Amino acid sequence: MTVPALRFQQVVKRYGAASVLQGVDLELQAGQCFGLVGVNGAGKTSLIKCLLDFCGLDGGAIEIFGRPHRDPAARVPLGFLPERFTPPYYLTGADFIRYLLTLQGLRYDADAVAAMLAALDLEPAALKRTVRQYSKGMTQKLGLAACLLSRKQLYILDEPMSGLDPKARALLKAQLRQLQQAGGTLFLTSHALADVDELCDRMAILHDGRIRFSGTPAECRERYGAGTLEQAFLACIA
Ligand SMILES: Nc1ncnc2c1ncn2[C@@H]1O[C@H](COP(=O)(O)OP(=O)(O)OP(=O)(O)O)[C@@H](O)[C@H]1O
Repeated sequence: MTVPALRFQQVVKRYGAASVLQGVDLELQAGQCFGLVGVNGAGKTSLIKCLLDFCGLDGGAIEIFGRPHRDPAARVPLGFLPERFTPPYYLTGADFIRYLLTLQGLRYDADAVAAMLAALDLEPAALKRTVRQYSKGMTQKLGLAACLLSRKQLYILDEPMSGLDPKARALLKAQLRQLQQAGGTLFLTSHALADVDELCDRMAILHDGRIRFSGTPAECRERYGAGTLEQAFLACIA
């Protein structure tokens, strides 16, 4: 049997008295695009923070390609785009990308950067401007570009479509499909269920601290007798 890219086993997370994750089980196979959905405050970002060891677990275990998530080496194959992405405002776009690539021991390849910016519809002139002059969508595109240029095996993307215009969303989806076709694995959260339906091989619905559904988007629609994933989601959390 191949080792899953990610395995969450009975993950429990509490903030004080509030129990946010109450025994989450999930598995993601290498090469899949997996979408995690849930209402605001369901605990999606908390699960990602646990995975990245930004916060401790109150129970359960997480493995990344078969290794315990707390082992720093286990996280080397991960690329991460946070939900509220805020690069230092005084850096130029190029400085920011260079900084992130340097941290990962990669060199700044101007051609690869230009190609990635074009793929995400971020104007090349943005590289010379400081981040304080960026719009919200431009900032998101910069974060996505820096993340996707890191050439990782597994990308953890917390609401990657956030703030993107329709053209950029379509371009990003094409980019993510390309990454997957090249053997990459994707774990993303999204409130845009049509995007999840279109993009993801598998998905899970997190509600009241537990996984209420896990399977393919088609299975989700079928399980709840719904025409759209949105209707299925509403039926699932009712
Ligand atoms: N550091 C923290 N301290 C206390 N409570 C927290 C903390 N971080 C998150 N929470 C709480 O945990 C719950 C889950 O939050 P989380 O950000 O994981 O949800 P989410 O599913 O990502 O939400 P959204 O879709 O709005 O981004 C919320 O009730 C939130 O208030």
